[in-house]
Amino acid sequence: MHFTHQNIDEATNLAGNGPNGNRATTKVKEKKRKEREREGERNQILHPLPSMLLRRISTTSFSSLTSPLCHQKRAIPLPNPNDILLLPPSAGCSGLQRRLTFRSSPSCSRMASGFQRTTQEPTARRPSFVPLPPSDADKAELFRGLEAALGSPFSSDPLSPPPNPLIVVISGPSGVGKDAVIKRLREVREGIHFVVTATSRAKRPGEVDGKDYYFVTKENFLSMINRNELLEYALVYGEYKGIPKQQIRDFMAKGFDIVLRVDIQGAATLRSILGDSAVFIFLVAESEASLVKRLIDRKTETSEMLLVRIATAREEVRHMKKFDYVVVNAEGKLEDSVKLVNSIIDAEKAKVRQRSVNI
Ligand SMILES: Nc1ncnc2c1ncn2[C@@H]1O[C@H](COP(=O)(O)OP(=O)(O)OP(=O)(O)O)[C@@H](O)[C@H]1O
Repeated sequence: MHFTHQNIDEATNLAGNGPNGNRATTKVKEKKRKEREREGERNQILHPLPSMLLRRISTTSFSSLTSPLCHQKRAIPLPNPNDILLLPPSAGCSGLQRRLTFRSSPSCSRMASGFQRTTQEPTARRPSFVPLPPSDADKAELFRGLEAALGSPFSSDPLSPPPNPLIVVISGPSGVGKDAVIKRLREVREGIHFVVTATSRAKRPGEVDGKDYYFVTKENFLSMINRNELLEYALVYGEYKGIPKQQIRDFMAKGFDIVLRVDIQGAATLRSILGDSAVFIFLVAESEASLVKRLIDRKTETSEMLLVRIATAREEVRHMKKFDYVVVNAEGKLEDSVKLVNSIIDAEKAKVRQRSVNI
């Protein structure tokens, strides 16, 4: 028996008057409830809620051009990409949801009409169709067609923000090749500023004041400390060495990456000041024997000085694990070491979560 609202009511009345009145009433109510449920399901299929419609359009707006429009079980015919219908910005929704809807198939027109109900688009401002150029069209034409379809021009602005300027701390035992690596790095890489360290030690042959170091007297160095002008300083083998703060600030403000060259003690102090905001690279020789030969070949230290440096180097190698990277500067392989340092800086610049320094 097919129930209508009228005969349900009649049956309900009859049952209420008959001998099995209560049971009959329950049966009729149950049928009525099921009928309402079925009715509800049909409405759900035919008239998706506006919020569901919006979600489907937004989650499938791009893939819809090549794949089925909706992820729902009830198959909706694939719309022709040329049938993209553009709604004007005044339509009242946001972004793609406002602009993309489809015509042609019954399901698509249902979606479109659902959209119109949602946005109450006035008839006078009915949208016009903008056909997409075919994919083998002229590049410029296709570009403009895609812009028109999406409703906004394609921006040439960078999609990722520019990387932050870095502070790169290069450290390692005496004689390992810190100066040699940095000198070559400055030749092969642009946009880096090597901080000229202030030192109280005497100039070595070939060194230039203001280029290799700022050579200052011990008295001048002590007054720099008093004026809090140094990021870090230390007394190394009886001589002061320190990093002028202002120089770092000035060059970072211009977008330069900063390279600092410090001994192991200096690196430990900088780590406590800068934490993870800077990159710490430990330069090491391939072996202790190789390091000793390199120091002897340099001919800049007396035997006693060599002894102290080599004994210190033994201790310093243990600090390697506190660094972010280790670069082996092997005998005759200076170029490889420089390449690796260069790659480390490149990788740091490509990080999603950039280091950010504040000094
Ligand atoms: N890969 C390498 N192969 C051979 N010799 C090298 C290499 N790297 C550096 N040297 C040489 O080793 C010596 C020490 O290098 P450098 O002066 O750069 O060391 P450093 O770490 O800056 O030392 P210090 O901390 O004592 O100033 C120099 O004579 C340098 O030319």
